[in-house]
Amino acid sequence: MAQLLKVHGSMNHFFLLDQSQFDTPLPADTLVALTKTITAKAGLLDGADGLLVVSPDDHAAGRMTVINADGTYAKMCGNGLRTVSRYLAEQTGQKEFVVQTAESALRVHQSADLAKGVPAFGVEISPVSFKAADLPFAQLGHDEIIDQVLPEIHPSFKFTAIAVPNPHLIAFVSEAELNGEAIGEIGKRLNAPNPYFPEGVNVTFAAIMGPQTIFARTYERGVGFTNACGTGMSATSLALVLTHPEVAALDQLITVYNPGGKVQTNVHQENDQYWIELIGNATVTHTIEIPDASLQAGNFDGAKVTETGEQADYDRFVADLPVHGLVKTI
Ligand SMILES: N[C@@H](CCC[C@H](N)C(=O)O)C(=O)O
Repeated sequence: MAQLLKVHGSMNHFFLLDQSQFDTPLPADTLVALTKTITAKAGLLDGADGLLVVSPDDHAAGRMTVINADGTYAKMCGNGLRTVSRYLAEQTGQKEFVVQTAESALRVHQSADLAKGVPAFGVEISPVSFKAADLPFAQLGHDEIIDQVLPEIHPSFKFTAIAVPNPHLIAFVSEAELNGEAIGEIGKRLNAPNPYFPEGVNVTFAAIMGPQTIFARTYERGVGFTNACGTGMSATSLALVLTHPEVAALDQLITVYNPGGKVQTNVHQENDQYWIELIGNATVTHTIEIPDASLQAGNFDGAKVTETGEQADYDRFVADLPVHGLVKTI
């Protein structure tokens, strides 16, 4: 039997699979087939937003590979990295270490619990780029997009485009617009074949709730609406610092509420490079035993699921948040 975990960061749900439990790691096509099967709404435990694959690495505590629900690979996942950090911390006994991701080795550390039974980790989000080639985007008349109206995308919203290194398009909007049609319409359009973001883009709308406080909602590339996007909230925090200096600054905690809960971010600049610290929950909701043969066949036949009980603590934490319910949890 093999083990799989169901985990979440701000209710951005994933399955986590450790390749080191197999004599021969599962090949890429099996992982993609498995991801599509188990993350579908009719899949295992009502599905998830993606699969986090943990593998051994010679220079880090482990390596994280992210597969979106539609089977595409993502360069990074902030909420996922927190849960992988917790997993590796429990495996290795370390509280502070480095995790290898698709483009870079990122620093992570255990943080104080957010509430009773709600463990938390802080993770580095980097590298940051505004360059058209790094997102990529085209045919929008700009080499970088920072606080720009883009008539090709929307007549009035001002957008900022940031790769961290996965691509994000961000607009600060009113609270009413968080629940409006525009975010889904733009998200769907830019993640279907289109001339502007040929590889798709994660679209985040955020409302400014007060000093250093925002509410963010994301339509994710390769997934659709999610309860939260860690890299999206990190990129949005950087956009906030750059475009709204009256409410946020470098090296100060920013509170980011989202449909699934709350995280904190801290935007830093070192040697002309930005990086963001993302701090939030790393919750394990279920452990799952699956016959090896099912995993090899890309399905979950014969899966035995055990609840950990952590979700009840997380639900209590969320119920106490002051802006819980501004956008419905999925
Ligand atoms: N939910 C993630 C981001 C996952 C990847 C994204 N869908 C992409 O393709 O870039 C996060 O927490 O950062």
